[in-house]
Amino acid sequence: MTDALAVDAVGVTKTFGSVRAVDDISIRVKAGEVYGVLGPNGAGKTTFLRMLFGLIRPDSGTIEVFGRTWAGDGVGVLDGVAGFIESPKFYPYLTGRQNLDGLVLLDGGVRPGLLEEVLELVEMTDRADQKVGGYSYGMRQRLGVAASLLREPRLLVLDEPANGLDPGGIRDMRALVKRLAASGLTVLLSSHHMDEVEEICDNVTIMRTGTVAFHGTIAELRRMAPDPGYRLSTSHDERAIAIARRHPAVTVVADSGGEAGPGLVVTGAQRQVSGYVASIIQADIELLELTPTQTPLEALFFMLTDRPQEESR
Ligand SMILES: Nc1ncnc2c1ncn2[C@@H]1O[C@H](COP(=O)(O)OP(=O)(O)OP(=O)(O)O)[C@@H](O)[C@H]1O
Repeated sequence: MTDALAVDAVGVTKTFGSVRAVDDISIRVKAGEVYGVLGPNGAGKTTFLRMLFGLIRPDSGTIEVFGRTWAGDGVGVLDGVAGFIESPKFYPYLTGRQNLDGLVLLDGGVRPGLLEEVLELVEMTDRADQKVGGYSYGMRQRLGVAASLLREPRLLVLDEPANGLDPGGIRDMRALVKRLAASGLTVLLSSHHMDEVEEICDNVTIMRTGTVAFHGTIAELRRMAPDPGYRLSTSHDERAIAIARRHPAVTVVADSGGEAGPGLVVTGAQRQVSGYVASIIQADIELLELTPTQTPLEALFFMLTDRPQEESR
């Protein structure tokens, strides 16, 4: 990783009518890092990325990409930049390979062997000769990344690459981003789920209605995060609550439970919660359920963005 900046956005603002979609945002992405722009729906992530790609112009502020600006370099800003906003588009009646061949033709050719390399990298070699119409959403997303990689970018921009994917697809996308980062590529991606980015991003900006709610590393976020929470159900919840008095580092409250039925919500550091659960078992109370409710980082994300927790999935 070098100290050069891949993206240096300073004081960027964009208003649509009365909506301030992006409000004085500054984002610095170092060359070689994976950077996440996080936020709930409508926070302004896509608007920011569209400005980066020059699809819309900021009302104020500047965006430099590898030291180039739209004002000074025009479309040359995008040299070495590739990616997609929202979902990548392909001809469904053509195969994956034919779609990529078409893009290669439009770009005036690529170096020999690159097409096979990118298919291999996104793990689509085996499916490349099947029609895109029959692809899963995750396969289309991966083909979209392959299409972007044909440009041999230095910066890859992915707008919600894991959106709409099932857990397996999210895992594949995470692994792909890790492979790309390991090859030295700078990746700027957006997401509205903390768990999609916490393993792969070096730095994140969390947005809330156009403004920055947090800038920093995942490690800094972890330090700010609250204790983890668990849902607990026992054969005798009242006695379990009474036992909690002997464990002041653990908070236990009754939970009407909604669909899950009545139970308890336990919050505390993992070691303290383990001690509390051990006391319950020693008191011959049966443990019926113990499940994590949300990770500490997810809880923090909800706090920072004021997002109702029931929207979590
Ligand atoms: N072209 C437009 N015209 C009017 N309002 C817009 C336009 N584009 C975005 N907005 C508004 O700007 C705000 C930010 O939208 P944006 O799409 O950037 O959010 P987002 O964080 O990408 O959300 P999502 O995760 O849903 O894509 C929203 O209130 C949206 O309705």
